[in-house]
Amino acid sequence: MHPKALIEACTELVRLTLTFEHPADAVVSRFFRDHRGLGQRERAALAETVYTVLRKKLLFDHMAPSGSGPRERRLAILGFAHWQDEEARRTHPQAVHGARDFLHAALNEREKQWLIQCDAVRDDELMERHRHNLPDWLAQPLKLQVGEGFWPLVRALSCSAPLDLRVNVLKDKRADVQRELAQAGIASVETPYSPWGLRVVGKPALTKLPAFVRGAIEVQDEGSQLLALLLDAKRGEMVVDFCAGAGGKTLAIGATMRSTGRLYAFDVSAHRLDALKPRLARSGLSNVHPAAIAHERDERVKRLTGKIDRVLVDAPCSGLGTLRRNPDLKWRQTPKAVQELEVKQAAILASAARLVKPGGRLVYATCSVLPEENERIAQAFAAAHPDFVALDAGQVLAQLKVDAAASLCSGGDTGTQYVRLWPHLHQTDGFFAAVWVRKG
Ligand SMILES: C[S@@+](CC[C@H](N)C(=O)[O-])C[C@H]1O[C@@H](n2cnc3c(N)ncnc32)[C@H](O)[C@@H]1O
Repeated sequence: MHPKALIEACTELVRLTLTFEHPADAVVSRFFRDHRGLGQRERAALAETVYTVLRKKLLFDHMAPSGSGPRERRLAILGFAHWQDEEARRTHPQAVHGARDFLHAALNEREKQWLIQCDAVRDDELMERHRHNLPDWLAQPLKLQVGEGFWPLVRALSCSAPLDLRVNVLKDKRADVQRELAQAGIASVETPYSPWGLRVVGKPALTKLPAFVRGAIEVQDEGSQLLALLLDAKRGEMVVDFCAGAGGKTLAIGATMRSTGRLYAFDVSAHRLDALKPRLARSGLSNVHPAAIAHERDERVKRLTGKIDRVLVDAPCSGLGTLRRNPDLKWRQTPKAVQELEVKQAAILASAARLVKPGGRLVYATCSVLPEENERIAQAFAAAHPDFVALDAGQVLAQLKVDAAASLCSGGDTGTQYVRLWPHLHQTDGFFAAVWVRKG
C-alpha cells in the first residue's frame, strides 16, 4: 500500500475510534473486516497507530493545533511517527526517532515541517499531564499507590502487552509445547510466576498452529493465570466461576481440576458464554457447565447455596489494569461509572459468597488498579461477613510454589494480604485478588 493510502486509512480509523462509541478493539476488528484486502503489515501499522494515539492522546491534542489539515490526520501522523520511534528504540535503544522516509512520502511540505517541530519538543519541556497522558482522576490515585513507581508505570502503560500463553496441562507439558513452538519458529520463555505460562517473542499468528487447534494453548495474561491458580481448585470438587465471561479463567480452573468434579461457569451475558464454547471444545474439558444467569440472585445461583467448595468472583470492573491492551478505557471510563461498578461488585460478591460451603474458599478479583474496586470492596465484605476468614494471598501463592510470591502481593498487616499485580513490576496487567475461607 502506498504511504499516502496508509496514512489516509490510519486517519479514518483514528476518526472512528475517537468517537468512543465502541471499544477500540471492536472498532479496529470491524475496520479490518470491512477492508479485507489489508495485508498483515498494514493491519499492524493501523492498529499500532490508533493505539499510540489513544495512549498519548493528551500529548497529541497539545501538539495537533500547530499543524494543518483535519485533526484526525494530524493525530494519525503523530501516532504513526511515535509508534515508529518505539519500534526503533526497541531495536536500537539509543535511537531518538524512527525512520521517517516512509511517513514523509505520505506528507505534504507543511506537514513535514510541522512533524520536525513536534519531533524537536523535549520531554522536560512538557507539562506533566502531557507526559503521563492520564486523566487527573486516574493519575492521582495511581501516584498515591505506587509513589516513585508512577513514571515506570506510565512507561509500562505506554507499551503494548507481551503475548502470554497458558499451556493446558491436561494436554501437554509446558516444556514440550515450548519445544513445539520453537520448531514452528516461535521463540518463547517460561513466565516467571505462573507454572503454566509461556511468554512469546513478538506477535506471531497462533490460531492455525497444531498446539492451538488441539487446545494445548490459550492466550492468557500471566496475571490472569495466577488468579485462577489462587483458587486452587482440586479434583472432584464443586466449583463456581461466577463471572466467567468468555471463560479465560474457567478453562484454567477446569484444567487444575483435571476435568473432574463440576465447574459452573455463570455469567449474565449469554453472548460472552457463547465465546467460551469453542474454547471449551478445544480444551478437552468435560467438567464445565456454562449457565447464563439473569442476575446475581438468580434461582440457579440460590439452589447452590452452601454447596460449593470454591467460588471465583472475577468481577465486572473498570478494566483500568488493562490499559496496555485497552488504552481507550482511560478516556471511556469515568469516576461516576466506577462508583456504579462498586455497587455492583459488592452485590455480586455478597451473593456469590452464599454459595461457599463451610471450609470452602472464596476469591474476589478484578483487573482494575483502583482501591475503590479492590481493597475497599474486600474490606467492606470482610466487615459484613465475620463468617469468612481472610487468607494471606502471599502465603497462599507461596504454598502453591509461586516464585517470589510475596513480591506479587501487598496490603494488610502482613504486607502480603492481597494479590496486587502491576505492569511495571510484574509485566502483567494490573490485577487484584483477595482470598477468604468460610468458617467450618
Ligand atoms: C472481568 S469479566 C470476566 C472475565 C473472565 N472471567 C475471564 O477470565 O475471561 C466480568 C464478567 O462479569 C459479568 N457480569 C456482570 N454482571 C454480572 C452479574 N451480576 N453476575 C454474573 N456475572 C456478571 C460480565 O458479563 C463479564 O463477562
